Amino acid sequence: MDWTRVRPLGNGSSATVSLADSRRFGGFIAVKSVEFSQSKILQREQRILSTLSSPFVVSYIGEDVTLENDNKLMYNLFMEYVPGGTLTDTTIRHGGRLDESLIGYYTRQVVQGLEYLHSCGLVHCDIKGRNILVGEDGAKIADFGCSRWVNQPAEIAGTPMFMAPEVARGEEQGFACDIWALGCTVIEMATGGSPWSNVGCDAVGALYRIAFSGESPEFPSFLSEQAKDFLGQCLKRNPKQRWTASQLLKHPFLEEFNSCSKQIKESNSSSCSPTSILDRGIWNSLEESETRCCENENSTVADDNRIRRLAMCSGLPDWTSDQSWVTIRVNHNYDDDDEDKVEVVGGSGMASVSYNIEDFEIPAPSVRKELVNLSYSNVSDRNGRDSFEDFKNCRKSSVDCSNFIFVRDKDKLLSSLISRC
Ligand SMILES: Nc1ncnc2c1ncn2[C@@H]1O[C@H](COP(=O)(O)OP(=O)(O)OP(=O)(O)O)[C@@H](O)[C@H]1O
Repeated sequence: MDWTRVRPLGNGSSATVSLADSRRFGGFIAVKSVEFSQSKILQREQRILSTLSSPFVVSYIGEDVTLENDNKLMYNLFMEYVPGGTLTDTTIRHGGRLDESLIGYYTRQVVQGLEYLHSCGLVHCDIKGRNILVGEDGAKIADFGCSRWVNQPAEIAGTPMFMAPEVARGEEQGFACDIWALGCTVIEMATGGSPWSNVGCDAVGALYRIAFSGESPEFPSFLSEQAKDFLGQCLKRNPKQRWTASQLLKHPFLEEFNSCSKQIKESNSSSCSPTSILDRGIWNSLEESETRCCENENSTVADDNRIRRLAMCSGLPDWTSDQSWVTIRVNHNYDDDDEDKVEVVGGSGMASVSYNIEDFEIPAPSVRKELVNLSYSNVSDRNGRDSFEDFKNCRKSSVDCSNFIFVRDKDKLLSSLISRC
């Protein structure tokens, strides 16, 4: 092995990402690793990332397989190391809200990245602050674990709060869904919170609202009219009416920020230290979070920003934190009469188990309806309700929830699943 892990950078739902030192690649790189036996999703990401080349997309470096000290065979994906953390980290560092100039600066780069991806025929499917990395040159799109080639069939995937209505309804996931998610990400940068107000941690409730309410996320009132108009073009419920990435690049909101990008970049890079403890991400322990809050007590941010930051560090439910929740991706196996595979995807490992699927009559005949019979007691939705009951309730509407299952206690669930395998 001609590289060594230096420190963890983050745990996603599918893998662990570490900073590594590599003689072969001449310095620091980021390595995304997972046990080889569970590496199907990461290998798929490698196949996608290795075809891409853009300053607005994290660069692919290579891959290998290693036998580690604990005798585990690991699959590793090498990428360029982007030192500034994620856009969500950056927003937190700025007191939970970015200035409109900085929002415009980062948004322009994400849209340039999306224009490139879409020109390649790729839909990212999971645009959000946590999947945008911030480097010295600005924002880069990362995490292609949910991406799909637009003409190839694929399961619906992504993060519920950032899902476009047509995706939440299970209808389609084309380029326009990335534009909707971009609009949600702009709101995330402006407010430091969920694009949907008043949904708390109830992702299932949010999905119903996104799919069927006819509403779009509320635009932050303090944004300029240009920024609000930009949001309006991203957050049109009808995907056909949403602007494309190329159109958005010509929107006055982004054109204006293009001219002062350099200045913004310079002021930004001086305000965020790459050696900050925050670089380790917001999934660190609460103890560390409290340290972060204390460290910032002398900063000059306004009181309301400090309070916002404290709230995010307080251990109260944080909609952006994946710390204690994992998403289960359901892979339907239509060849088999009654058995499907459930892949449980967690930061510290993965397991899979077979379950029986039940078919229910659903009022809206056009929508595919399958409910998952989950009998584990420790599976629930984010409000603590019994998940199976909740899924049965899907019958009352026409939404297909089978891809969205939320598990409260990852470790319990994983051990329960592993004992079943
Ligand atoms: N190239 C990189 N440079 C620096 N940090 C990185 C890099 N890639 C990933 N990270 C860090 O690791 C975290 C997890 O990475 P990533 O989102 O790719 O993992 P994942 O398992 O696919 O996550 P998800 O839960 O979104 O599916 C990121 O949020 C980021 O903090």
